[in-house]
Amino acid sequence: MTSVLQAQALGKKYGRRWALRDCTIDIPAGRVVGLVGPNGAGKTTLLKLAAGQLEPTSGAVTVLGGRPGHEPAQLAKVGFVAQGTPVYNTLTVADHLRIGARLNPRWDAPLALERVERLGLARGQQAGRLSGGQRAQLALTLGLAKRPELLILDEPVASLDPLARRAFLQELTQAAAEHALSVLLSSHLVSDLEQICDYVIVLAGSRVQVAGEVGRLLAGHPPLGLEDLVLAYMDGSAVAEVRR
Ligand SMILES: Nc1ncnc2c1ncn2[C@@H]1O[C@H](COP(=O)(O)OP(=O)(O)OP(=O)(O)O)[C@@H](O)[C@H]1O
Repeated sequence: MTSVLQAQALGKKYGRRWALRDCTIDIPAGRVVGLVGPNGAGKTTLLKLAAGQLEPTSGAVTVLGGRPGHEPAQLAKVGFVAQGTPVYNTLTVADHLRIGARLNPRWDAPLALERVERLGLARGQQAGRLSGGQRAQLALTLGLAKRPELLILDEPVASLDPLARRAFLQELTQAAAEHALSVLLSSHLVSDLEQICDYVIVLAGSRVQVAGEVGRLLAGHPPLGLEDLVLAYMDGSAVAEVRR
């Protein structure tokens, strides 16, 4: 089975403090992977390492068989929507789509146009004058229309209203099924992840507590549901209990 992301004893230190330690995971392609963990657990650090925005302090990470962020072919295959779903405030919605088309060889212009129209984002509007949720939708449109093989999203639905959140998660599932897209996303809302993820990674205290297929994890811990299982792994004191 092809791996979309392999990390071997991956670690990242900021100054003298480890933000991520001894992370060894192997994520199969074609999955929608949920990354969960408490504040400061190292989720953003792991996602930035995978996107090539940070260099490891120790160990190694391979994404789609290559070193993250190191050559144009790699960059084209991996989409990254950073935490806070950033956009360029002084550029218009249309400018964002033009830049997306210029920078991305697999750019899906019809998808981008359909999406901004459906969401009511005026093409002439400066991104800085959109609402927080609309800015997020613009950043998500760029991520989807890039048509990457792997889309990495750091808390992508944090500023969306409940309906928009559900609709976006459905779009992700659909894109994963129809376009052979692998997805790695972090969220604090396990209920959201429960809807769409078939693979989950729990980080706590800078270390991977558990990683694996949702179905297999649930089968190994009856009668716990995903939320209770994830919370138990996030709470160090409960880990011994769930592992028993
Ligand atoms: N640029 C930085 N310089 C120094 N320390 C940092 C930096 N970025 C993150 N850290 C520290 O690394 C640890 C992990 O941070 P990270 O942002 O990866 O956590 P997270 O799981 O994404 O948290 P959250 O859920 O709050 O977004 C934290 O202790 C944080 O304070």
